[in-house]
Amino acid sequence: MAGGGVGDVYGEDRATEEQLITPWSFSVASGYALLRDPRHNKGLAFSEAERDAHYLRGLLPPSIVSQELQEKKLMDNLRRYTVPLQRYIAMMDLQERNERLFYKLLIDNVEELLPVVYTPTVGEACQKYGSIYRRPQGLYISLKDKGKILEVLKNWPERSIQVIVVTDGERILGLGDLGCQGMGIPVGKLSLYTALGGVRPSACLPITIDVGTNNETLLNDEFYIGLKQRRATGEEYHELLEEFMTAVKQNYGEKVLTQFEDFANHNAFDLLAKYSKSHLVFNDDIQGTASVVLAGLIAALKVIGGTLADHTYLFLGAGEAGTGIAELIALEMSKQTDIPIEDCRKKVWLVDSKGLIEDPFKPTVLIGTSGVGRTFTKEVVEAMASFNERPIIFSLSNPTSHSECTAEEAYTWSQGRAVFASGSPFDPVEYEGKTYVPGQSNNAYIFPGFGLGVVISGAIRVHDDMLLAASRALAEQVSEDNFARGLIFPPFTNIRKISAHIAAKVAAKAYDLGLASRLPRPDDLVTYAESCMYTPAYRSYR
Ligand SMILES: NC(=O)C1=CN([C@@H]2O[C@H](COP(=O)(O)OP(=O)(O)OC[C@H]3O[C@@H](n4cnc5c(N)ncnc54)[C@H](OP(=O)(O)O)[C@@H]3O)[C@@H](O)[C@H]2O)C=CC1
Ligand SMILES: CC(=O)C(=O)O
Ligand SMILES: [Mg+2]
Repeated sequence: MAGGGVGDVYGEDRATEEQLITPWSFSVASGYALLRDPRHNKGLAFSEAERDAHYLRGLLPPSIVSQELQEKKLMDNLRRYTVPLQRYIAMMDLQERNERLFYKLLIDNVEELLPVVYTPTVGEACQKYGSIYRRPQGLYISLKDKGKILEVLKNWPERSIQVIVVTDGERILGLGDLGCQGMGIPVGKLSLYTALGGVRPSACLPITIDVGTNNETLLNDEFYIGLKQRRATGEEYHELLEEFMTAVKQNYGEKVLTQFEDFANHNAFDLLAKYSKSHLVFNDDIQGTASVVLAGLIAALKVIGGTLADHTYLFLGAGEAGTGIAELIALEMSKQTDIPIEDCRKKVWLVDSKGLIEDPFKPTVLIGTSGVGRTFTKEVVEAMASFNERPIIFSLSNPTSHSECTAEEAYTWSQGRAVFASGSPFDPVEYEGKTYVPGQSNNAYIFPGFGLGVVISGAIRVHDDMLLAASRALAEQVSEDNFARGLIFPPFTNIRKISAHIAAKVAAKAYDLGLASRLPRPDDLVTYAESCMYTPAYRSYR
């Protein structure tokens, strides 16, 4: 994997021999085309010499502006928008216009821009995707492409793909079936792979598989961009997915990581079970979420004491996220104690809408993975606070409107005693003269570094021990200073350093398990991971 500074004019984006012969032609852009090529465009940052060398004279106003000044101007402009969706659209426009500047903004202003390109705003963007649609992003594979999926993959302008994020749009965040408009999610997740994990953008491929939608609003929406039919199911669905997975391996080899994202429960587990044996696959909602929540728990226990086995866990929601987390907690507990996993599972309870507080036991940890907002009512939080000095309460459902409770509710109803984290971000809360900073327990902490670790080691399969390694690596990154401020997750401002550590631990585990194909094993995996990370600074095109 090439780093951001490696290579000459077009570096790692240079066409390979294979690319030059099929099925489209690759040309080094110059002049007007260069300004319209988001991967290489630098806008007013082109120097005098570059303007001469690349036929840009007259196509730009005379001023030469640094990338830093461009960033300042764009951040000023973004902050003038008061509507989050306007900021999202502005960021997508930038990504389409000047990719390096997009990533520079995202990396340098990660805490401010994560809620724009990711949850919660990406949820609204997916709901309105048809109306705000301007230019295609990612690759669309629909039922119409049956029998031709390999050809469709070959239409994508990049050959050397390392990470695919694929959705069929049936469970977008907690917003349900958004069909083809779920594309915002793979696009957003992959922008985090690059910004947070340093996987170069040209190696990332967002894909939406359109098998129809059962969302009546979208079916009746004249601006809907997908197939206007109800979802294909059963054999028809599985045949399309099988063709897709086969084509991925055929086109990109066995070392491309395919991340399943926001599939509905009834397909997610089956797809993971089926393809984890033959492909390098990872389900972010089941496995990435599990890894981040386990990290949060390991860190929380440093604050409130006890071991994983000392606690009792109650989940509201027994789906992908809930059961994925529950199983990883039991696995880690079993490894820590040598207690058989079957017995560890007895410490973990999963319930649905049928009841919570009337249950005949007293959980110390309450985790919301229901997708339904405001289900942790005042009574629920007060009950948790009545039998725990420091109740752990995680409201993981996204976007913000679907969070089981708000940060303010968690802190005020527990008189400031809750150790709280949520899937979507909440602002700090003032309660009785003290400031409480909620953590964001979102798989975005894990998948970018996890994916980087898989890529740099050339891992050929994902193993649960790699998820545990990622959890421990993330928990280790919570500093004493973070703990002192009440944080159980480190700030996203340090995420690239954190991702390098996660990547190193994941890669190390892949090597230890004999799953890594990239040899020899680097001596210092953290340094190696850092050296592989894409950086968004402009290159000199001379
Ligand atoms: N923070 C993070 O990083 C992540 C957060 N999530 C969020 O978690 C939520 C759930 O996702 P996922 O697990 O994939 O979804 P699933 O559909 O797989 O699971 C949802 C679960 O919640 C249960 N449920 C539904 N309604 C209620 C209710 N009113 N009261 C109690 N339980 C209910 C469902 O039960 P039944 O089957 O009976 O309907 C099911 O067990 C989403 O909002 C998603 O955004 C997901 C992944 C990562
Ligand atoms: C965060 C995430 O993956 C989800 O809410 O689905
Ligand atoms: Mg998801």
